[in-house]
Amino acid sequence: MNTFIHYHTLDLRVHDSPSIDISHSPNNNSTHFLPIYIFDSRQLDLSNLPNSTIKSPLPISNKSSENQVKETDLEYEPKKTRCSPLSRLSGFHRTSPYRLKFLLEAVYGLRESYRNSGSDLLIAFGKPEKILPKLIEALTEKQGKIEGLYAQREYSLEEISNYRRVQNSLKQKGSKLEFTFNDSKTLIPPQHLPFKPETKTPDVYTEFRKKVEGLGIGLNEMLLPPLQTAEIDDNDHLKIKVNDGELKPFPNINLKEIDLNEGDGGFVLEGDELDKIEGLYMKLVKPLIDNPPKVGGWSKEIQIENELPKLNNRSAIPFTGSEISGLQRINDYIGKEVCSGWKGGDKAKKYKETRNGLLGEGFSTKFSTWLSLGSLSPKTIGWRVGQLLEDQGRDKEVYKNVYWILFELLWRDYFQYTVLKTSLTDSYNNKKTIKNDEIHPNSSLFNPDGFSSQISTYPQELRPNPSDWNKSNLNDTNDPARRWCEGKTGVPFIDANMRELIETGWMSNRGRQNVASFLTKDLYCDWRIGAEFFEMHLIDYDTCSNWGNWQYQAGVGNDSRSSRQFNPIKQANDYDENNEFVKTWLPEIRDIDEQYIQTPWLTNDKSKFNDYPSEPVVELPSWKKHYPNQAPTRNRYGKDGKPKGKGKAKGNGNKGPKGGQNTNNIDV
Ligand SMILES: Cc1cc2nc3c(=O)[nH]c(=O)nc-3n(C[C@H](O)[C@H](O)[C@H](O)COP(=O)(O)OP(=O)(O)OC[C@H]3O[C@@H](n4cnc5c(N)ncnc54)[C@H](O)[C@@H]3O)c2cc1C
Repeated sequence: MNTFIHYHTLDLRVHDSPSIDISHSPNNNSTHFLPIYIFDSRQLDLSNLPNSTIKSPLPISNKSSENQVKETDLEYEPKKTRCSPLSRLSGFHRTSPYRLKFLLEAVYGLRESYRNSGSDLLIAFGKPEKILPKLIEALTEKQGKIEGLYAQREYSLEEISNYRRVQNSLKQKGSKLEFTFNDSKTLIPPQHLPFKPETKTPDVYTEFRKKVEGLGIGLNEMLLPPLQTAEIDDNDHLKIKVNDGELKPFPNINLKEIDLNEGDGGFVLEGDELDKIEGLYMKLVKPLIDNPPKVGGWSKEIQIENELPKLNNRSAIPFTGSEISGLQRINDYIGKEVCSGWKGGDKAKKYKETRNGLLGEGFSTKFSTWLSLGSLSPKTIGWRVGQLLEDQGRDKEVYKNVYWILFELLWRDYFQYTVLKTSLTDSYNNKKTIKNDEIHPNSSLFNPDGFSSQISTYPQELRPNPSDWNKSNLNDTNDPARRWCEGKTGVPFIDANMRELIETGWMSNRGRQNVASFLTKDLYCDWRIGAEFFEMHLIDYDTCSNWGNWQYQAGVGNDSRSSRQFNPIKQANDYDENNEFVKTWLPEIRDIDEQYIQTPWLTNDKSKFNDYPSEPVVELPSWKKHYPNQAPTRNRYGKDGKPKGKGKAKGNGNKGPKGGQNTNNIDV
């Protein structure tokens, strides 16, 4: 037996799979293919699973107090390391019940694809550095060989550290086996970039984009075809496709004979109850339900029943997590070639015009939800976009709209490569090292002053000073940051977005920009509270995109020109012209006088406020010119966010509660 192991991390798919491709190429000597996924106890509370000896990081648990975290247990001490199911600064859960559901759907979907193809997915729980070496040891014991240990290359520290821990542990056990990484995380793989991303990723996105787009003669050079390793069959099942037609068999291993449970090491999925997604979900969600976050709570739809939680019927993401659902979304949004021509794609053809929308599933692609877990590969999306563009010939309008999807996917690549460039540097000591077994606490991705601290060209006077920020006390129900989290700032456009996040695990890009600006520039709070809150809830949470975008909005990213301050009243006027979005998510103020829905504190009649705050947590002078009955400002901006006329938005000298963060904030 010669086993090819693929360790699935954030690549929960079988289509466009380099490992399936390589392991089934004619010169590969493997006889068996073993795909494995590990639920990591650093990310999820696994204490409620049968067989688990893992301690709960949560203060109250359904398990006995012996099984709870002790102060001395550094690994779970949330303040010192990100390697915990609780966040470092605010102690938020790192995963919400919705995110958990989406993850489980992706993992079980992956297993189904393997099973449809005559194989299986090994699902284990615990610490990868304990589980993988044990497994490898067991596989080699009876003169078996390991052809290779494969995984997707990641760019964020926690993921890199995970691989390093496994590698170290293998070394300690005397194994010479090393990871082979594939570069399928990004649309443009690192080797195809015209610069070394680890040192030369430009500090400004536009420069990055221009360099990437200048790769060659347009799309053909930029968009490479995905690997044809799976296809959807006539019964809507995803099946693996390999050269000679047969997927190499799953190795014959008796998991019961392998003691994965070394210390609090790990264990595998056993028993009918856990074999079903609902069974595992109930076990994993219980600690979350028993310990709802003190700030904001969980969606009202989340209850423990013997089924997965229903999605809110107002949700912009009526989707399930899983590769097949992602692939179907591509078919729906971008369309595909069929014998009679191109089928579908109407949404993509309007993408640039609609992408700033707030309600419904069609205004933007929603691909981020599947991209975050690797259930869709960016290459697959890019390739399909290229095909649609080719099909549409020279139609300029279509080109402008459809091409913009690539423009946005390049933003995603940009954040991955920026993190690669900056995060491996200890921003305080400027050493290009991180310890092998933990996240470097000084990684600038998680530091208050962010990437800006590492960029020599970032003007000193624009650098934020974290010591000036307002201190937050999230235990105080009146604390501005807490009111922000809970959607109770009294500014409806902000609150509606935050309620949508809690209720569905989703928020539009327009919403994310606005609420981030509000927390950091209007309330002048530490941006990391927002980043951690998003991490807890967003079902499309991606370390690089989330923390990178938060830095960008907070003005601590690497681009000193990014210090824009969104004016929530103006934004509401521009993007929620009919107040539909606010009325959807804030039913309590639905009945107040229509003209005051975005500025309820201005109405004299407070009788229809229900529990909604009668005064906003902050009111900035720059908002006033956008109040009702002021000179008309509605729709001065087009749906693409650009001014309709020639004039640009002018700086308004907003100072914010503490005198303003940057001197050049622009009001948008
Ligand atoms: C404060 C803040 C936090 C964010 N956190 C995340 C996050 O955790 N995960 C995440 O995927 N995106 C994040 N974004 C980026 C962006 O909001 C989402 O990618 C986008 O809203 C996802 O919706 P969509 O797939 O319909 O996007 P579309 O508009 O359809 O865009 C297509 C794809 O391009 C990529 N993309 C678009 N905008 C961005 C961007 N600004 N940065 C990086 N990639 C982008 C996404 O992969 C997206 O799926 C964040 C943005 C902000 C302002």
